[in-house]
Amino acid sequence: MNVLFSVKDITKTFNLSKKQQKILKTKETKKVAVKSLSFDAYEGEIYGLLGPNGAGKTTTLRIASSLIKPDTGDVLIQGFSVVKDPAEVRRRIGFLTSELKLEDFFTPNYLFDYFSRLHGIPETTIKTRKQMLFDQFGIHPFCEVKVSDLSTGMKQKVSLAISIAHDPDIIIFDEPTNGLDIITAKTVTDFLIDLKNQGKTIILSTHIFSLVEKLCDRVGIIIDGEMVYTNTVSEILKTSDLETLFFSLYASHGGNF
Ligand SMILES: Nc1ncnc2c1ncn2[C@@H]1O[C@H](COP(=O)(O)OP(=O)(O)OP(=O)(O)O)[C@@H](O)[C@H]1O
Repeated sequence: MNVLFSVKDITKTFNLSKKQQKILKTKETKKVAVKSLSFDAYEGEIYGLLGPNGAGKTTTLRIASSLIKPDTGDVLIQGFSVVKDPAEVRRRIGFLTSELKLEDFFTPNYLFDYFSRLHGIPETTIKTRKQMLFDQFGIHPFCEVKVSDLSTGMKQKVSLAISIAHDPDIIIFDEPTNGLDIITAKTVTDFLIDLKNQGKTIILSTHIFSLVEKLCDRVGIIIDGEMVYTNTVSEILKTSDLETLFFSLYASHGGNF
């Protein structure tokens, strides 16, 4: 199997501000968000990163997307290093987070064209790709409506379309269905299946067990910044369910209930 996405022993420590220390109720001045974390995703699979809040999923995916640098370690995307070659990495990935903020003042039409041009996509390709993606997500009736006037679900669909405007081989989704109503969440999960059927490699983070069981080929479980378990979902489901497995791992790693 061809490894397209390889996380190699990454560690990331954040300095905590006084405000963060207060929120986290700690006197520590540093937080190790990710500790010597490694995993591989194979071509054409959906790999799920499962973990509770604060486990380090977002930090891992932000490093893999070249948004922040690891203290040590590296992530190789189709062989390109996020540390040494972030521009090559950005060409090859699409990154979507539920926290992505689209500028309120602009329209889906404008934003799609703008980000596509940043990727250097030819104008004719932008037009056909936009037609296809806006069709798929029902964006056409809203394509000239300002982002500020769109529903949360429509904003997420527009973000999704923009994140894959350049037709990347590898797509990284951080909590893709977070905060979405059940109908939009289904549109997004159906689309993930569609992308997999097109041969795309997908890495997604979530804390929703059913999403992993339904969508993912393999799963890695992260607790307190460490990868504590990884396996195929079909192997796990032969003897247990994901929720039971997760809570037994959580308990054995000192998790608080
Ligand atoms: N910029 C930052 N400064 C300080 N601490 C941070 C920063 N970003 C993340 N952290 C801390 O690192 C840890 C891991 O955070 P991260 O967002 O990666 O977790 P997560 O698994 O994605 O959780 P969630 O589902 O809540 O987003 C948390 O304790 C978080 O408070």
